[in-house]
Amino acid sequence: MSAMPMERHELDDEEAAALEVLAARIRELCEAAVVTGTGAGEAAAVAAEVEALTARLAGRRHPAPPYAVSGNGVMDRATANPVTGALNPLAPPVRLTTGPDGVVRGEYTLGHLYEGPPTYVHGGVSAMVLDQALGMAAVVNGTPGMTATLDMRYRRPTPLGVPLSVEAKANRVDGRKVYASGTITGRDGRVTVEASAMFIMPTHFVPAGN
Ligand SMILES: CCCCC/C=C\C/C=C\C/C=C\C/C=C\CCCC(=O)SCCNC(=O)CCNC(=O)[C@H](O)C(C)(C)COP(=O)(O)OP(=O)(O)OC[C@H]1O[C@@H](n2cnc3c(N)ncnc32)[C@H](O)[C@@H]1OP(=O)(O)O
Repeated sequence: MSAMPMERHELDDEEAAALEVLAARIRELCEAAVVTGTGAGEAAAVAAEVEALTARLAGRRHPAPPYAVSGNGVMDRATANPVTGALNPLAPPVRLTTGPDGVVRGEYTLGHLYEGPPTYVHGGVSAMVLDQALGMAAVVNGTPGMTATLDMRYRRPTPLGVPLSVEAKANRVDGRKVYASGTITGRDGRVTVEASAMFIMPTHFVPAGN
């Protein structure tokens, strides 16, 4: 049982657009924080300013992140998602689109914040991106579910700082279980990561009669 509240407030397009810009600026701040060459004194001064800005934002707060009012895509309304959420500064974000062929596709570039081995993407970050893409493929297939298994095969290092492609598709449904697979591909067209997953629709989400 989660300790977090379920209910979500809704953002109109104007609020969503402004908060999206805020998240983008905070993302830049995070990137700057890990590569800054500023001295200790300046770092302490900036920390005090950031603390004041946080207090300004937290002065009025909701119990949980919002949903956007508009959005036709699978995840458009879940703006705080850690992979695709435009309002989440921790999200790269990865823009995932779904085609009529049921394939979920996205292009994204990851910077220093996502580093694992020097100059390469952290394996857990690639797993997170693929979990999201495969999960969306399950939704697009009409069979959403919770990730039950996620199997990763890291074929070669995934580079930072260059465009990456992710693709995912649902392959098979067996009762409440849906199987999906996907890849991350580098700029040279070679697959760096393969993943397969099994999602299970929780019993309380199964439509009556199934
Ligand atoms: C994601 C929402 C799901 C709800 C759908 C609703 C709306 C969706 C809308 C939008 C979502 C949009 C996009 C999705 C994007 C991203 C995806 C990210 C998803 C996540 O980030 S999600 C977090 C990580 N995920 C968990 O936090 C799961 C924790 N877990 C559980 O919530 C339960 O564990 C559950 C529900 C998985 C199963 O529970 P259950 O009670 O329904 O299962 P039960 O025991 O009845 O087993 C039935 C049959 O599944 C087999 N089985 C069960 N569990 C297995 C396992 N792990 N591995 C292999 N086989 C397993 C049994 O062996 C049996 O097999 P058999 O029938 O052959 O005997």
